[in-house]
Amino acid sequence: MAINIIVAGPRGKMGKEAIKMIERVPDFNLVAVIDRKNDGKFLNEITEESDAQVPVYEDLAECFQQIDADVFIDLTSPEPGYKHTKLAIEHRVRAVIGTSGFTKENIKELKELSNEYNSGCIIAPNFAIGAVLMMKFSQMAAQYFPDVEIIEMHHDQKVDAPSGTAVKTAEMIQKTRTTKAQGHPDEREELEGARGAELDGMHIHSVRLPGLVAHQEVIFGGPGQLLTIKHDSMSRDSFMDGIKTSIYKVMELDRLVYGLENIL
Ligand SMILES: NC(=O)C1=CN([C@@H]2O[C@H](COP(=O)(O)OP(=O)(O)OC[C@H]3O[C@@H](n4cnc5c(N)ncnc54)[C@H](OP(=O)(O)O)[C@@H]3O)[C@@H](O)[C@H]2O)C=CC1
Ligand SMILES: O=C(O)C1=N[C@H](C(=O)O)C[C@H](O)C1
Repeated sequence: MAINIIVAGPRGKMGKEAIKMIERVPDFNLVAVIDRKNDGKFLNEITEESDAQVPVYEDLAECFQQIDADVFIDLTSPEPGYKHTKLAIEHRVRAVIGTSGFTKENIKELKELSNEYNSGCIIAPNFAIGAVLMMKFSQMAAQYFPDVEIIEMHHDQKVDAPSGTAVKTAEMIQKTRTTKAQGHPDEREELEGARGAELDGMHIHSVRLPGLVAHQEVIFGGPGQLLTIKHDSMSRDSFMDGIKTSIYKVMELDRLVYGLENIL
């Protein structure tokens, strides 16, 4: 089964890894890449990681007109990622989206669009199986521990905060946790932002430092005890099996799925 694939973000940290993975899998065939700076060139001219003579397009709509693709993968940043996802759905090219920073409204709109076009799409805030388990375990723990704070830690080149994983974790926890306002009722911030972001009373803290890759701790507190559920991505290899699985899985889908946990 040959699957023709387009990747957006081929010079990025994730894009480079994804292209190496695609080149290793016999079923996968990279047919074009989308890059905002190198329209008209070939992949081997814009990155040393690949010697493939694959065409580079700036405009995804133009690329869809000229290239026959089964799957589109986006690993860029929130704004282009959202536009690309819409375009892929409208062109009925199945989409695997790793780009984070989409809002709840973005996801809702894309879900509606994919229903309208019967076009398969997987949006996964985190493709690492360990991270998916961290989220599932946190969802289980929240039934018993409604007091929870999330600390996510990433490299300092990340543009969105909190991370897509942290938001997804909080959303999954919301499904089992009894809503409560945490901390002291009279709590106040002496420095703005000291208590982090808030989702349904849960606090999310974002750390950005060179040396980090992608890490998250979910800390639950109860009388006399703490439970910490932690995941570390030490390298971007950790995401590749999830992208590979999603490429195969999206070929069977005609709707949008948000979260890798829903296809494993
Ligand atoms: N779901 C998951 O498991 C994971 C998701 N991510 C997410 O993936 C995304 C990419 O991460 P990462 O590789 O670390 O980021 P990088 O900044 O390293 O790469 C992003 C790339 O996208 C390119 N880009 C920006 N705008 C466009 C555009 N309009 N068209 C084409 N390319 C564009 C950038 O180009 P330029 O150099 O010109 O800026 C850059 O090369 C992020 O949203 C991140 O959060 C990351 C890891 C895992
Ligand atoms: O930007 C990153 O690096 C990552 N982004 C994703 C997110 O926002 O959760 C996934 C992973 O944490 C790495």
